[in-house]
Amino acid sequence: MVTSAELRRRHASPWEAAVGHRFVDELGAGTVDDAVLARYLAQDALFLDAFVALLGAAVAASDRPGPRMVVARQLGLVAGDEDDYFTRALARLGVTGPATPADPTAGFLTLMDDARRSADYPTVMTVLLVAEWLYLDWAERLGDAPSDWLYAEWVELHRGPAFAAWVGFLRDEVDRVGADEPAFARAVELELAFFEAAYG
Ligand SMILES: Cc1ncc(CN)c(N)n1
Repeated sequence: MVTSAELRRRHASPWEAAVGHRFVDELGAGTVDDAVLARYLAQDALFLDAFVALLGAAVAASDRPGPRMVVARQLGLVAGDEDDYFTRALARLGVTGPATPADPTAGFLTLMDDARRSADYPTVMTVLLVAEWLYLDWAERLGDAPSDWLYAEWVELHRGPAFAAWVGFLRDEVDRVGADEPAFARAVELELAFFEAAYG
């Protein structure tokens, strides 16, 4: 069975391109153009909805009570603190209505909806793993977050002991139940395209 560590090695090229993307550097410096940040967050609000549904699928599909509870707790955080961040950030950036999905967003929605409908726990957990692990990776590579809450909160939502433990749990689960490598590869590719699309 292929491990999460091996999958990351096998897909290191798009993974490194994503975590080293210009968007991440600008996030760390607090210098993302407002139009770029607005485009990114409007697309990510669409991502968030499908992501919450995917967390729900993991809750439903888990083969053990302990992991089910861990995912359920995280679902509560995403639907709480993270959703609250989106409400405030989109308002500050003047984003009023829902966006039309750009290609990488549409790709992610398909990947997540297909995984959710499959109700296949290894596939669901593999997609969650990439989405969370890749974000932890870029966030941990940044130094002190900018003082502006718009940047600081987005960075801090994706690092720190609790988020690192969540990603550790996802890795342990994928290593326990087995990964879906095509889903892993597609998710990494989409993460890179998602950052790229923010620049229009
Ligand atoms: C596209 C994307 N990928 C991952 C994450 C982190 N959950 C996110 N907010 N957006």
